[in-house]
Amino acid sequence: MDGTSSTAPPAAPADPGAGPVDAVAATGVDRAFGGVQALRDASFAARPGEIHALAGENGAGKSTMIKVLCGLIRADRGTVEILGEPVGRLAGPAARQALGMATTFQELSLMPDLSVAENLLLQHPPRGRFGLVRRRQLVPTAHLLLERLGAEHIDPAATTGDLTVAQRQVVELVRVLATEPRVLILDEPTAALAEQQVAWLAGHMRRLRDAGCCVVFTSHRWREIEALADRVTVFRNGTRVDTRDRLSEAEAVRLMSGRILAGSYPTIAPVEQTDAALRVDGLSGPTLRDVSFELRRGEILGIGGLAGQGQRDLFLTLFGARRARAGSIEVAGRPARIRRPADAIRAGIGIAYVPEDRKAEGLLLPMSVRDNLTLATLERISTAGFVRRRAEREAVAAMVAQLSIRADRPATRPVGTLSGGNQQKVLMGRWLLTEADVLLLYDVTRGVDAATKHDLYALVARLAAAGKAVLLYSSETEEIAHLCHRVLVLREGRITAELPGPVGDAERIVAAAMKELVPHA
Ligand SMILES: Nc1ncnc2c1ncn2[C@@H]1O[C@H](COP(=O)(O)OP(=O)(O)OP(=O)(O)O)[C@@H](O)[C@H]1O
Repeated sequence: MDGTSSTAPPAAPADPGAGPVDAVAATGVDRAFGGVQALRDASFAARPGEIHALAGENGAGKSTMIKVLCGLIRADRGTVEILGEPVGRLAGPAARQALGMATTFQELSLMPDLSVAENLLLQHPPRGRFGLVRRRQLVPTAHLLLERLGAEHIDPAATTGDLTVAQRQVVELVRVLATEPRVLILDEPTAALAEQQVAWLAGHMRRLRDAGCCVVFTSHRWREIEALADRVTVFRNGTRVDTRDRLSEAEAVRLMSGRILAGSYPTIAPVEQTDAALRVDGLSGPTLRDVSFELRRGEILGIGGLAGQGQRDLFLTLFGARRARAGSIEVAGRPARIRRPADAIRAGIGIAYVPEDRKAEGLLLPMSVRDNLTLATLERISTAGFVRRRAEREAVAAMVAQLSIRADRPATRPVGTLSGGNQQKVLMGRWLLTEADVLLLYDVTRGVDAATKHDLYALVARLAAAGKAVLLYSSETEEIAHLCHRVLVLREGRITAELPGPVGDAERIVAAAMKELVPHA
């Protein structure tokens, strides 16, 4: 869509179908989960030598289509062909992998207790004579692999569970890229990545495409689709709406949701209140160095910078999930001792943290949407230890409506059966229900569709206008540039610049992040 579409083979029909040129083709696929019809007469086709984006709202059926294509789940009806082979002959994922198909899913598949090297080489470990695995070769072999694919900054000896979500995603990607696939399918590969890592992945996707590989990916970031995709297929309500080689964002949103959005970002009301909701003085920790700032009521303060400069630690420390080595925190003018999350949530302090990793840090997947939403507010909706069901029902219904969470029967529906973006919204809803005064929003629009992002931006602006203090980090720097009254740039754990907002142009934040260290005023 950036003019590179000429590299995709021309002359094929625009509609999916069983054309011989297709590398993957699904036709007339139905798939239900219990009472939920995830796919309905859905078709999708992509060719060798093209990058094909699969776009759609949260819950539109993209992941389900990908799982059908790669053999992880079976279609109730319909046909699938991979590289010209009818899928009947390629029962499970292994047979498709043998043909050269590689897939990453939204759920990371790495084993957290194993090292990066073990995860990378699990399937094909280096072997010596007699076929014995050469354990001592694991780390050097993995290092070479990481280096070859431009990810040498990741330590192959590290325990995978100790890596950040972004680093784990890079390892997951290295694992599939290393197979030099003929069909590469990536379900939201960039949701966890920062800008530099996205550029790294884009390079690999283009390289594979140019070598004739069929690359399919999903994303909720239109900029990426525009820059990378030769064609886009839009899904809505479990079925294909259209396939195009050119599509504007506004048109895409209309096709995906039936909505016409007026501008992407809301206007931010000026900060009128002067009292500090949060004052941080000299905070230091393993990755933080002498961080001091004030966050006022009604203010949205952005934390910008390149990936991994201490942003996550700052949020976790303020929430009590990481210990600070030095420094102090004041909430509403009073010193606050926050040693664990329970201290942060306590009445009188009221700090809520909405994390990026909804699975590891947030949701209890087998529990219902209702119970996940009310987990942090049980006290407020209980009397003498009994949950007041009516109050609970009302609070849940209001939050489901406010965030457009797509979940029928929230009281019984396990949150793990919602689409990824809807899970993220449940997590956001949980903390909004606490009515905390200070909101630590860490990459909250990750994996959320365009129309809902728009709603979340408006919600954040409304919360601030109502006097909440918001600290905001996003792996999409553009969000920080447009949504914040002020932006602090972190570099190597230190605040190195302060930009008045809205900054508008994300490049200015990136430029400030790359500049030499300057003393913070
Ligand atoms: N295992 C499951 N059990 C029950 N329902 C499911 C299951 N997997 C998916 N669904 C439902 O199927 C529908 C389609 O989900 P899917 O994950 O394919 O959407 P998606 O387009 O990938 O969304 P997102 O952008 O949020 O990842 C959703 O309503 C979802 O709740």
